[in-house]
Amino acid sequence: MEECNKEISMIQKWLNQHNELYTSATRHPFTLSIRDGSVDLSAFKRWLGQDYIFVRAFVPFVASLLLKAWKESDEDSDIEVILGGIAALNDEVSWFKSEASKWSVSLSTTVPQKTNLEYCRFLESLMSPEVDYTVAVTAFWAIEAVYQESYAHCLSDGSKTPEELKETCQRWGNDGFGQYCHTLQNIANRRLEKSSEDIISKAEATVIRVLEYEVEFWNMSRGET
Ligand SMILES: Cc1ncc(CN)c(N)n1
Repeated sequence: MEECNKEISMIQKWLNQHNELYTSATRHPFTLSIRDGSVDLSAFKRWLGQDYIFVRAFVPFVASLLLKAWKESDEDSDIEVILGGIAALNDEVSWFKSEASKWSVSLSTTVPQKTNLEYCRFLESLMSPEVDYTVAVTAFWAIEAVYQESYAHCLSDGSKTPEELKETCQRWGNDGFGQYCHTLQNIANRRLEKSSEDIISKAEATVIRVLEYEVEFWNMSRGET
């Protein structure tokens, strides 16, 4: 069997090793409640307001990644993939504004919660020129992949996602976004294959931190922090 001869990629290895944490991020009680239709709409609104703040900080992170790719990447096509990500984020910011108005969430008065501020600060630390492109692009993949997996699950067979939340799930759960995450994973794996032990262990620690932040981010929807 051909599959058996294939070497396991670095990211797949990490996903196996940190499966419990990855599952906590991608099968969180908040997104599972969307999937089974029991979601508390005030939790959804809290998530919406906080995520808008996060996305505004995510844009400069991706812009800094574009700069790293331009300086450090061995593949021209990486720039196009990241640029596509920035274009999608432009759309995402507009979507948040219209979605917030649909749900009567006031974005201008939403106060960022502690977890959100910490996650945004972590993103800012990754923007430093000292952070290697490989580490940053691997973090980018992890951040996008959590949303893709989480929201695709809300649309998969057997889901009872309320009609009014399907558009949100489609935004990250659609096949095109899935393909995009797959491309990011390939870029990260390609870079990791050529990296030193030091970069590989920094990238792994960064992925773990991203997954922990993503779990804490979903936790904010409970409104306890
Ligand atoms: C917290 C978080 N993580 C990831 C994504 C997907 N861009 C997001 N919008 N928000």
